[in-house]
Amino acid sequence: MDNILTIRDLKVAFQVRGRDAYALDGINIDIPKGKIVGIVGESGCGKSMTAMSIMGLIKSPGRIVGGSIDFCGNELTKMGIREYANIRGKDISMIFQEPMTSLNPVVKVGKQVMEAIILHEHISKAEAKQRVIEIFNEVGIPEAEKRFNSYPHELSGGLRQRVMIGMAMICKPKLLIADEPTTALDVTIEAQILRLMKRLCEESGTSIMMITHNMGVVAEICDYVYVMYAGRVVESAPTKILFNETAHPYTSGLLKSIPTIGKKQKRLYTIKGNVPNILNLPKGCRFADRCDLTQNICLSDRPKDDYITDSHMVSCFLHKRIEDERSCIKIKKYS
Ligand SMILES: Nc1ncnc2c1ncn2[C@@H]1O[C@H](COP(=O)(O)OP(=O)(O)OP(=O)(O)O)[C@@H](O)[C@H]1O
Repeated sequence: MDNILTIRDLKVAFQVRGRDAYALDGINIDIPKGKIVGIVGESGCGKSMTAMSIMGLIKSPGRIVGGSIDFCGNELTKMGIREYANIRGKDISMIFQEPMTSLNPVVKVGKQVMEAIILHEHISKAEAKQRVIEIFNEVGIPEAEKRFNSYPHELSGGLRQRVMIGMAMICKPKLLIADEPTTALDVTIEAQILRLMKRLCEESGTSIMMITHNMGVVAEICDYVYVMYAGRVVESAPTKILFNETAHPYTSGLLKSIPTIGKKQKRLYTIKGNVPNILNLPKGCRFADRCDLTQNICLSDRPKDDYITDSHMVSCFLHKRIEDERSCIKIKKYS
């Protein structure tokens, strides 16, 4: 399958007290053309750092210290500021959790979207305005012409997020990075926005990198999922396989933690403890002290990436042990 984005062995480090602390420690991610790829994990696992690396927006003292990010044949880690400015907002765009932080509160929303398109396409103001009204209609903003002249605070949270999606999609990007785009919205609006994103992706062939801590969102719209933990990808697979043939105890924990749907959302399970600080990572498996299935080897050695199938990767000793036990049983059975 054609990948629009290929990340290999990407490392991002912060210089803290004279030594490098790794926020990303050798991650591999593929985003196929026209597909929605979920990046999941708790707070502090490195999801935003991954997005910022792709956008070329890692802030000092953080820096990319290894690996590659190939975007349609362009190596992003080596790209200059000018080249990046041409790609950002046009071929790769991003939407954030809280649109109020991305929208200018004193500029009409229509004008802000217009400015985004004029920056990348040499078209007249009249043409740009027409395109903005078209995209507002496409993303389901009622009375698009009237809303063109609204200020951000005059719109509901759901409408503001639709404006942001319109702004991100107006140049028909090849890749849309969505960082927790529905977290600030209520459940009904969340479902509408997710459906909208899926439809736009299907219609325009845009790939989406959906960053979320919510496995429910993943189940709803993602084709593939990468589960991140403490700066590493610990499991990746097509969504159905990840849900039905879960191989990593951390993924199981996330799946068990999905809150029940309804007004009184209940969390039936919580993974004990917290994500370790990147300054103080455990020697062995980074999840070992939170895992219910920890073995001695998990405390001393780092698990490697194992491929159960071409598209299902897991980084866990337990899986290896289960596989070995399975092959022993098979050997006994047939000998
Ligand atoms: N300026 C910094 N100095 C040192 N460490 C940092 C800095 N910024 C981020 N980190 C660390 O990098 C790691 C990854 O952070 P990141 O923001 O990518 O996590 P995340 O999974 O996106 O979390 P969230 O869901 O809360 O946004 C965290 O351990 C964080 O503490």
